[in-house]
Amino acid sequence: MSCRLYLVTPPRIADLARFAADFEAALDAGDVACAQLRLKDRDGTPAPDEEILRAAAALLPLARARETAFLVNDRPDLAKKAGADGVHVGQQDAACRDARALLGPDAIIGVTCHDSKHLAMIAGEEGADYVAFGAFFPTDTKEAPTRADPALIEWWAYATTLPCVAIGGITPENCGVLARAGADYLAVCGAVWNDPDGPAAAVRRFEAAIRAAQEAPPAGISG
Ligand SMILES: Cc1ncc(COP(=O)(O)OP(=O)(O)O)c(N)n1
Ligand SMILES: Cc1ncsc1CCOP(=O)(O)O
Ligand SMILES: [Mg+2]
Repeated sequence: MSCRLYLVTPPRIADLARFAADFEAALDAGDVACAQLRLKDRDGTPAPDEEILRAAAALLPLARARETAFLVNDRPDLAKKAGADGVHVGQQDAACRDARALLGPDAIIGVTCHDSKHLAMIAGEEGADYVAFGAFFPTDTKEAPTRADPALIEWWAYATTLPCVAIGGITPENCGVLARAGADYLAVCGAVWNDPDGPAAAVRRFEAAIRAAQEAPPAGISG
């Protein structure tokens, strides 16, 4: 059982050079499996394509140098243009099959499945590399349409072999239940970029919390 971090960028990046330094610090602070470029306001308004491509050009090499996969949110076409490792698509975005057709067999494609086993099964059948469930906790980053229960992760991890990502309001304080439930990845945004001690400190706290959760004896066993 191992649970790894998946960083989602802040909704907007005002100063790319400054953010690149924060991004590097976060990646260097621990085991970050994946980074997703997601430039999108809480209400869903996306940044212009040029801004996304400019950010990808600055951040992708930093991720590559650390063997962190770099995905673009929503847009297989921009993922291809940017030379990213893949794309994350939601239920209102491009279909997984179309993203696969555009990006090829080696691309990483993740699909939002909200709180639905059914959507996750379909994503698996369509060739997704991971499914994402959420939101698990209240979040300011997105007007998330569904709340998911950690029991869904537990069921998914027991019943299938397809990796799953948990997302939504995850912090070092509340992530233990998701790591214990069997989430393969914890996708985190606000708790890293808004940490008053900086993103590197946040990543270190997440790592410690994940380790502690995974080392804890299963519920019901004491002594
Ligand atoms: C890892 C991960 N999980 C879920 C989402 C949400 O995708 P979506 O439902 O398409 O919403 P937007 O992020 O596009 O607003 C995600 N981006 N990443
Ligand atoms: C993109 C997304 N999809 C569901 S919740 C969410 C926001 C994740 O950000 P945070 O970790 O700040 O809650
Ligand atoms: Mg989307």
